Amino acid sequence: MDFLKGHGTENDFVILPDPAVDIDLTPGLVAALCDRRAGIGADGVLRAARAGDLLDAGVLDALPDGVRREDWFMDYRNSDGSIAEMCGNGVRVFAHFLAASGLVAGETFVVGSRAGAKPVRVHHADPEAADVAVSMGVPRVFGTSSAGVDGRDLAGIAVDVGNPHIACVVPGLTEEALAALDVASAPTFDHGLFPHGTNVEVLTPLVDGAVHMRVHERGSGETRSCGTGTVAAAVAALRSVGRETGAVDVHVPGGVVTVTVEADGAELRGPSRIVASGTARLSAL
Ligand SMILES: N[C@@H](CCC[C@H](N)C(=O)O)C(=O)O
Repeated sequence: MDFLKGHGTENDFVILPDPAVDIDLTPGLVAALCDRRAGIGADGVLRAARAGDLLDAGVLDALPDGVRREDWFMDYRNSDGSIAEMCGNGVRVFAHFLAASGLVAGETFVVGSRAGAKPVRVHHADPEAADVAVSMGVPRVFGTSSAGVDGRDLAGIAVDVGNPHIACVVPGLTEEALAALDVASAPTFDHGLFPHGTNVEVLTPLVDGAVHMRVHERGSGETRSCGTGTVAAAVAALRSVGRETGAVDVHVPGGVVTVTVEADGAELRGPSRIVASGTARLSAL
């Protein structure tokens, strides 16, 4: 099985080009591919096929909002094999893959996701590196809540970015104190508000248009970046200073992305790298 390996600010993915939808992408296969010792290693898998072909193969029940049959569709899976509605860094890396492989023409096109059509602009792409912006839609704040992280109860806002998040701005938290927190252990959260689980972001207060963030992702554990999480974090950071819109540089352990929140939607922009391609030996996984 052919694969590529890429990352967006070190949120890393196995990319599986599967235009004929031949791969039986079971949770077990996804987990085996993502295993960092016995597999290729990644936070998630991005299967690439056209939306119409995934529909015909029964992978999708229906075409999500705005997605056309001919659109390339990011069939995203977390490293534990679970399916998530959306992955912001995944879309950036997926768009890089499409552009670098010549599967799309032009710098603007749509990537299909379970959370709907995501317009992208590829500002630059060569086979190894790209700079990609994704229109993420309007983040929906649906409550206030708290998350238990490293023995602390952190207040946050619940944000739907296609997938669920609780983004916690911690007053007085320094970059150093954030780095020392245990974000790897599974955080606690309100299962009533988040019946399907949630991603949890912890961030420093907004200073000079920037925050520092760490994340524990549903289905993947702590990762070095989460694109949808950075959007939720930017919304929380702006709200914490009484604003609804603005641009925020979100520093994550794997780099920095820029999130611009406007009344009509948020944009996520940042780098992508494709670092390898090869053949996975399924019988050895
Ligand atoms: N890393 C992603 C988010 C992936 C999905 C998430 N773990 C979930 O289950 O919702 C991103 O860049 O947004």
